[in-house]
Amino acid sequence: MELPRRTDSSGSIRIFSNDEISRLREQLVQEQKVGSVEPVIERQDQEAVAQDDSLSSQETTKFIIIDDKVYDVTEFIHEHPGGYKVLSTHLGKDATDVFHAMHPASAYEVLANYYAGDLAEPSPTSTPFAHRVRELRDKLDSEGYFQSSKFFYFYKISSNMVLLFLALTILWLYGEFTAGVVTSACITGLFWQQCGWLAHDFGHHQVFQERWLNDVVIGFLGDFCLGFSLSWWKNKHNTHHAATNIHHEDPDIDTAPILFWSEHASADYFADLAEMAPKDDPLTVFLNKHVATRQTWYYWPLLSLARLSWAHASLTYSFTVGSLTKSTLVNVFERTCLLLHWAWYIGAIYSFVPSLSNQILYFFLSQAVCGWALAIVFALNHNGMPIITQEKAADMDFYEIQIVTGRNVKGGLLLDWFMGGLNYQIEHHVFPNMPRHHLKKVQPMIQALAKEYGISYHRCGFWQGTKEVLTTLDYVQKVSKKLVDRAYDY
Ligand code: HEM
Repeated sequence: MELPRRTDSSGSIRIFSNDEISRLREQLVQEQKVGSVEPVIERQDQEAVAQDDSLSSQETTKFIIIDDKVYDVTEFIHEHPGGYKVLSTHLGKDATDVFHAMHPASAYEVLANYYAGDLAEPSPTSTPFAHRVRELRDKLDSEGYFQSSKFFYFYKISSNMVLLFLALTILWLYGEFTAGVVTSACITGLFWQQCGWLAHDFGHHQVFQERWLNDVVIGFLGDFCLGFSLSWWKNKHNTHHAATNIHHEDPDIDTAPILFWSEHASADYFADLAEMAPKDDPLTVFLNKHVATRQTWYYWPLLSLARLSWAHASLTYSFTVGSLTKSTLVNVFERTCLLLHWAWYIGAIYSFVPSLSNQILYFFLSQAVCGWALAIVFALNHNGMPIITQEKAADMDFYEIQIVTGRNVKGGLLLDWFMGGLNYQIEHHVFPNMPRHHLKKVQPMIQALAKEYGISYHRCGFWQGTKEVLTTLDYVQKVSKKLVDRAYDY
């Protein structure tokens, strides 16, 4: 799509030289290093910026590049309907493909308001490979690959609701027997997991063109049925998509000190330990020496707590931060759906399960099954795949990052169901708003393109993928152990 341009009063278009882009970028890097919320601008830079009224002179210029045009988002970033966090992953960078991947046509009109000028030279991350993926995207779009089958989603939602009906009926009829409680808890856990995958598709606007319609369905499936906040999820998950497996940027791998997914994460955490060690209290010493260096031991039990932790984060986010769009209506809708979730869930346990021990069993087992079922899939999607430093990511195009950091999982219909279509993780990341029922057909096209350009494309079985995840945890815990030993035994 040809993006509209604005000119200044003399009718000329501002051209940004490489030096100017580097200078603006350096300011942004400095601001991020200081971690300042308030802008950091050197006096001479302020003057330089003030001379140009097409760029904001109030604070460090926050800009992004799309299709070789520069956009000043200094003020807009606080109003961005997708939230501050996701946009901040691309400040000072080329955001062409991530922008095209995540926005409907209406966003292009908004974009025009922030046009500041053109690049003097084409962006280096607009590689021949990126051009080929863009061509493929346009072709698939014209062939209807971005249109969803409403029948497919109707079938998926209704068949999933049957699971809830089954779980509650079993609890109602056999809630006094432990076997009934166990069966019902397992089905509830799987029902939630499937709600998660469905809410995910609506969250990426795969199903409807209208954002509000997708949001209403997420309110039902995500907030009411599953207990996860749509705004919390979008903020975290969209940032993960924008900066997949990028160290310091992707929230999904930012799990230290509970789990370390790379030597970078381990080094960040343990590198300063040598200076701090003498001052450490006995509990910290114990945790560092005996817990953080044994992550493979507690990995599986830990996953059972994942759902509880995300449900807690959802409530906290919704009731403190609130809706991404800052809309009061969305806030009320979301908070009501979340509270109703806990009402029906606790109400069902209380009404159908007479004994306290079985009530506790149902609660923890349903939480654990859902935690495992979600987290196993998340781990297969990206863990144990390359983690990229910010410096390296700056030289890679968006599509290349999406391909090298994702893992596709081979399998049949059961796996498709269990993984909610995320077994085509790579294709999902290249085209996040493509409905999941098209991904299987697109998979060989992306694989062939990756092969043509020598880009690593990984596809393996379920057990092989799980083994790779565990091997990575093991490798990183050995790195952690070396750093910890060095700190305490010197
Ligand atoms: C000047 C630049 C940008 C403009 C004008 C802009 C504009 C918008 C608009 C209008 C929407 C709402 C779309 C809708 O109603 O469905 C939106 C949503 C979104 N934007 Fe941007 N955007 C910009 C940059 C970015 C960048 C660089 C990223 C990613 C790195 C991003 C990620 C998102 C995401 C993930 C959403 C969806 C949020 C949701 O589903 O609730 N945006 N943006």
